[in-house]
Amino acid sequence: MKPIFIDKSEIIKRYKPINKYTHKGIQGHALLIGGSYGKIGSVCLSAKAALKTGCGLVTAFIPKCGYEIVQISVPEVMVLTDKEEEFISNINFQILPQAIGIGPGIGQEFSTQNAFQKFLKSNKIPLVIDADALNILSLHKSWMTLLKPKTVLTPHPKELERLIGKWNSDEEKMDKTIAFSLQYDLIVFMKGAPTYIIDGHTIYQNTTGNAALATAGSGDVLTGMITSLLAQSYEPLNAAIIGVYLHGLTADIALPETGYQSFIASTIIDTIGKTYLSLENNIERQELL
Ligand SMILES: NC(=O)C1=CN([C@@H]2O[C@H](COP(=O)(O)OP(=O)(O)OC[C@H]3O[C@@H](n4cnc5c(N)ncnc54)[C@H](OP(=O)(O)O)[C@@H]3O)[C@@H](O)[C@H]2O)[C@@H](O)CC1
Ligand SMILES: Nc1ncnc2c1ncn2[C@@H]1O[C@H](COP(=O)(O)OP(=O)(O)O)[C@@H](O)[C@H]1O
Ligand SMILES: [Mg+2]
Repeated sequence: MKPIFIDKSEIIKRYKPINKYTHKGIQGHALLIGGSYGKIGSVCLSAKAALKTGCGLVTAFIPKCGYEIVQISVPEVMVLTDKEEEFISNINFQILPQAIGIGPGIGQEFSTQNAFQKFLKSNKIPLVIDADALNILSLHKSWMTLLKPKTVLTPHPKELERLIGKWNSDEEKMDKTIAFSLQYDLIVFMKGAPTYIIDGHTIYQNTTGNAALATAGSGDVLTGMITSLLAQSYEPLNAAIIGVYLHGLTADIALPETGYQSFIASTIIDTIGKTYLSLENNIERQELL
């Protein structure tokens, strides 16, 4: 099966420019659930990336120990805390977000596993699952049936292997991921260089990004960006496609200034603005033709 390349033209046909009369209440509310002692930074990155990708409101649900860290490092983000200090034990919120991203830094404590299962049983909100939430799913494969159709999963190669088992070739890796996506009707990433997005039999191959992205937290940022787009009413596949394209493009735009080595996950967040501007310049140029 030939992949569809995620390039400028694929993005332009999916991208919705900002409505002049929008306000934060209709611009989408994203909820990021994650973090544990020593890994609160991952949620700071996801939540800040969600804001910088354009949703109107962002809330982070974290263990108590992260309260001041998130409030001080990203004051625009609202914070809800678990009753536990160091990990999440019960996912309980009274807000109504339009999208949820779960997993960055969440760890695999036994009570976090139970909280995740309880959450999946009741959740009806569009969802992105990443990092340790994927690892928890790998420990309990029967919970996969709790996922709503078109839930977005963003594994890196090791997380993917935990979900679908080992492969002996790139072709087998692709075939197994397609079978997994079809079995549960999920949108499944194969992160890497390049990143693929699998939606059943349809394969999308990203064309942006470079080795500068090989840095801690760059996946946590991607989760925040996709969750933000989902909260802004993009369909899950479109949120995944636009998210991965913009994420990669930040690295292509920033590289001449940072080089590979000094590019960090926060550089992705800092470059989202220029990335949107370059996309909009392309759209304007196309309209003039
Ligand atoms: N600041 C924070 O708070 C941060 C918090 N974080 C949080 O930490 C938690 C653990 O996440 P994690 O991804 O580091 O651990 P884990 O799932 O064991 O995978 C690591 C192993 O996977 C492999 N591997 C990875 N990529 C690969 C590739 N492209 N290509 C090939 N292999 C690849 C590689 O295996 P190896 O090659 O060594 O066998 C590597 O050793 C998670 O919740 C996350 O959100 C992080 O986001 C960092 C910033
Ligand atoms: N060499 C590379 N070229 C292009 N993209 C890369 C490269 N290395 C990593 N990436 C991208 O960086 C991100 C890393 O995600 P992940 O491993 O989940 O990071 P973390 O868990 O530390 O946040 C993925 O989107 C991946 O595609
Ligand atoms: Mg990750």
